[in-house]
Amino acid sequence: QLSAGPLDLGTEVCAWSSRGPLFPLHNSSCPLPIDDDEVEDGASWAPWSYPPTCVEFQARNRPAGRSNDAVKYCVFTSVPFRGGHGISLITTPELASSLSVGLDDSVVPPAIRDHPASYLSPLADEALFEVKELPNRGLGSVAKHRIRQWDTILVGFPAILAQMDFMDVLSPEQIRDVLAPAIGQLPEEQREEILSLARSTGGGIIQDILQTNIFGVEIEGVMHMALIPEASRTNHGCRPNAFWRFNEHTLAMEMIAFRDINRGEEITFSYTPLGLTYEGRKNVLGDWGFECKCPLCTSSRKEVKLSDERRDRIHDIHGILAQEEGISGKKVANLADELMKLLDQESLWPQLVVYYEVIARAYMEARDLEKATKYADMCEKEWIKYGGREHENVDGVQQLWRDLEMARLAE
Ligand SMILES: C[S@@+](CC[C@H](N)C(=O)[O-])C[C@H]1O[C@@H](n2cnc3c(N)ncnc32)[C@H](O)[C@@H]1O
Repeated sequence: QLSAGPLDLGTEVCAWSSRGPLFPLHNSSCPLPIDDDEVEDGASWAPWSYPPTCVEFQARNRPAGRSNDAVKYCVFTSVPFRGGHGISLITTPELASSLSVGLDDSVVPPAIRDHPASYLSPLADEALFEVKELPNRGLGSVAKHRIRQWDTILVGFPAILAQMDFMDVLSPEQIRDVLAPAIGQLPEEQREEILSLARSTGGGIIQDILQTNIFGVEIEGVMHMALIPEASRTNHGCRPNAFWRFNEHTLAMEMIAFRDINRGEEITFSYTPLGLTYEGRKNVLGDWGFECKCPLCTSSRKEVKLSDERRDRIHDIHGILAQEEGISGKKVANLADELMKLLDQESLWPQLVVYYEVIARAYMEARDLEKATKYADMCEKEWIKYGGREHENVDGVQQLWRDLEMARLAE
């Protein structure tokens, strides 16, 4: 992801779609993109709090037939964003104009804005967790009360939102030139909170803080890094009890419990794809610059080996269910039972969404459409729980329903 080239932005006012990535809820057009040259010529920089600071670089990966134009990445800061916490974007003028539609706090639905886990809520002080020093893991988030499955633990918003490739395509000097105002223009409290965050890579302080703490989020299919300070004290767990989701329209990040969490228990989510074995996790986390000290990785060799065997078996069952031609209904049922037990032993319930679809398709292959329908239904319900009803993966389930309908017609 870090090596992805900059995007061709074309000439439209709303860069990403006629609606813009933060589709306007009240108005249908974005403000005109502005950069440092236009401001110098007298253009207003509203709705931003400061005139943009820009750096220019040669675009790679331009579509055939297009010249290798210079592209600008600029810093756009809004100080009043989300109750005065502030946000700095590092992006193109075109994308900033689209994103500006979501600056107003009123775009955040009341259910999220006024949730007690949101700092925008008047009840915000009653945090569900406290930040504490933990053995070998620095600071971490520990539940202050019992948290129920599907409870929202935290709602946060980015303080910095930057195109994922900016550290690759800009020179070291240019990186410094955009990071200094991106941090410096934020409200003091926010700035201090960012500067207190963990570091792990060495080198430039702000770059280190970003690399240690960012969330990778997608906005209209483009990867961005989001620094969300209030979510940055949550450590990685190989058997996590929480997950997070990001809404590109409201820029809200929600952290949600996917099982009951006891008082005093550490809250963790996975920094790696779920279900990897010890070596796989070690490689990914090595790139993050640390060795995992979660309860699973620090348990006995025997327990780690058993866990790896279960995870390998989950992987194998997936392969059989997804690929075996003419599989029998009985075999699907046996494998599905085994899979459910293994996922439970490994606390990998969030993967149910994936496996329910695989099982539904295996039952289609076995021509048991009743069971296939049951699993397709469970798959859809699970996606709604994890991603929310508006999530693209819920749309993805439609293909499964269409395939089931075709299978029914073919009977
Ligand atoms: C986003 S921060 C998490 C909060 C951090 N522990 C702190 O003190 O602010 C990521 C850093 O936390 C530490 N960390 C997170 N999960 C860990 C784990 N499972 N084992 C060891 N260290 C971990 C690593 O140093 C990592 O670079």
